[in-house]
Amino acid sequence: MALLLKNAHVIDSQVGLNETADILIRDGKIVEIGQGLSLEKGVERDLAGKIVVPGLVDMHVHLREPGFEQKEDIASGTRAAAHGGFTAVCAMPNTNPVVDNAVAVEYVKSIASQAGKCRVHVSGSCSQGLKGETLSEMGDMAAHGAVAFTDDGRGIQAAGMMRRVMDYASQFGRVVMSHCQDEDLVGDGQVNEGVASTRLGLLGWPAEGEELQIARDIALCRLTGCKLHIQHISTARGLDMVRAAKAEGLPVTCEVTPHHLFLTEDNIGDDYSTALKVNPPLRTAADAEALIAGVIDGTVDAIVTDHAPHTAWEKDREFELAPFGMIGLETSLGLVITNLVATGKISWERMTELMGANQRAILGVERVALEAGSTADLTVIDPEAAWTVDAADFCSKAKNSGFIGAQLTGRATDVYVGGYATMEDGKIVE
Ligand SMILES: NC(=O)N[C@@H](CC(=O)O)C(=O)O
Ligand SMILES: [Zn+2]
Ligand SMILES: [Zn+2]
Repeated sequence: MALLLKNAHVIDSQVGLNETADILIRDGKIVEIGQGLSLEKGVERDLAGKIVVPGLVDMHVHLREPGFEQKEDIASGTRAAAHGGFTAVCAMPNTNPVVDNAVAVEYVKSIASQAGKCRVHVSGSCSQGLKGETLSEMGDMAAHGAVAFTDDGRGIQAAGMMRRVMDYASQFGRVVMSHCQDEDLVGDGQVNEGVASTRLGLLGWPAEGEELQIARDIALCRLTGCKLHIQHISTARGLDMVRAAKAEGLPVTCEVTPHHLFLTEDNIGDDYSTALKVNPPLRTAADAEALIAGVIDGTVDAIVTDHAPHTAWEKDREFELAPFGMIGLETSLGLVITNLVATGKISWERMTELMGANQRAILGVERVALEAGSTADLTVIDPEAAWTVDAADFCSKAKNSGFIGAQLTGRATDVYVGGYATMEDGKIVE
């Protein structure tokens, strides 16, 4: 199958591209990028006015299958991913059963290959059942394609256990992705400790509950040499620690979510909206500002959604009883374009790094670039499209977004995975 994308504005910092060009694709690969290309037989599309970038990646997504299909499943979660412009996601292992062995890895891979609308990289847990006690079958999972290890949803409480996790993962060259949360300190914390917890009369989830584990894990990175990735970083001081670790030359990376960048504890109002209950909690405006500064100066490696779908009935409860998490796949790109690119805070090139190239490098998966020979995973963006976030438009089963009603400019219109369209003109291809 041959496909010719004409007159696109191609942007990819990996190969120094930022110009109008045509892209010729054959058998799932980019054959040529250049001016005035033509095609004898095949499909031709005119993308004048659109931007084409290497396919976007979201390395922190909860697809909920197996076990929590009432919230999301691999079919619906990957449709949401394609709808948001992503060509690949990394699935978190906090399913039921937990992905802590090779059979579970193979299960997710096989459902994804049948039902998936994007690539699904699988992460395995660090500990059996996410209990933080016994190592998971990391070697077996790595052999079956697990790209990373994480106990996401929980912090690993014992430093000695975390050390063993990192010693072990490094033998397989895999990154350990850390959800930093000291349970003894955080307890039943609901919202950021300080002004928000006082104003709302809810138990506080202190910044230190996250920062203690960031500090500890950086120390363990120094001790073990294992690649460390800090998940959903949310505080200014936590980010400073990552900045210092990088300056020291340690193999430490980190990610932020759109909700920690563009929402703060001040957004939780008198309605106690449970859509804004996330883990780690929304922090202060100063923290959000520091995270944006980190996105700009390169301390932040990746923007991920931590897409955490929950049913309406689970979220429609008292704040203390509702589960933590918000969805994000279908709003992330629009939020980033509107708040960071259109405002001139970051370039389009930097966006492609934060939402693509850097994430592939952290996960150690195949590079995708706008160059001949690369796999044709591409995201097509209409930078001018003005739209309002409406839950009725979501492909996700869940509606627990903190951005309903937001007015955004810019969204993905078409997505190609291995040269095949998974979304065309904003519609999922069946
Ligand atoms: N982030 C969340 O608030 N929730 C996540 C767990 C996690 O990412 O820690 C979930 O699985 O629902
Ligand atoms: Zn987490
Ligand atoms: Zn998560």
